[in-house]
Amino acid sequence: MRIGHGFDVHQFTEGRDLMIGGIRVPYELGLAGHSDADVLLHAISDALLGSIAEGDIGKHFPDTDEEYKDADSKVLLKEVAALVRAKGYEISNVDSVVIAQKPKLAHYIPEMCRVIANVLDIDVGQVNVKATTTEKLGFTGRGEGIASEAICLVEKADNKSLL
Ligand SMILES: Nc1ccn([C@@H]2O[C@H](COP(=O)(O)O)[C@@H](O)[C@H]2O)c(=O)n1
Ligand SMILES: C[C@@]1(CO)OP(=O)(O)OP(=O)(O)OC[C@H]1O
Repeated sequence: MRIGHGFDVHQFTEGRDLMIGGIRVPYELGLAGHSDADVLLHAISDALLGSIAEGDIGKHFPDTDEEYKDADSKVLLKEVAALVRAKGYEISNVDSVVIAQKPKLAHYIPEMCRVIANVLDIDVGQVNVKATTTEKLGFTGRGEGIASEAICLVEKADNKSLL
């Protein structure tokens, strides 16, 4: 069994959809980035890559590559899950938190979990997403951007039956 951790931050910007957890969250601002800037999917991607010692999403999907301009982060996450499986691991569970003063995310979290589980091809019960403010402290608290952290466990596919 191996563990992985991911962390990501994106700054708010005008004129973009706010994509979090693979869904569009209605809000007056979006997040800036080379891709669709889905801060939660990036943190989960980094956690999974960390669990198999494969660096981070910047290594696999460079922000200097036009191929990833406005990329759908669900596609990137799917590629990461395929890499985990190619290395002989199955995803046991993913836990995560989105750190945002606004917008309120609780209503959207069940759909985010469904989308993430679908992209990773695991059961929705293996995915958890949480949200927190920072009580108006720091860059998230001032509404300058959104941060996200994720953690995951993966296990060797051929060990699964022993657990
Ligand atoms: N962007 C957010 C932040 C938080 N929530 C929900 O509110 C609860 C309380 O947040 P605190 O920061 O005061 O602990 C939290 O547990 C989330 O359920 C949210 O929906 N969207
Ligand atoms: C995902 C990538 C790839 O387009 O671009 P961004 O959307 O800027 O996101 P970041 O979290 O900086 O991660 C790495 C990038 O390579």
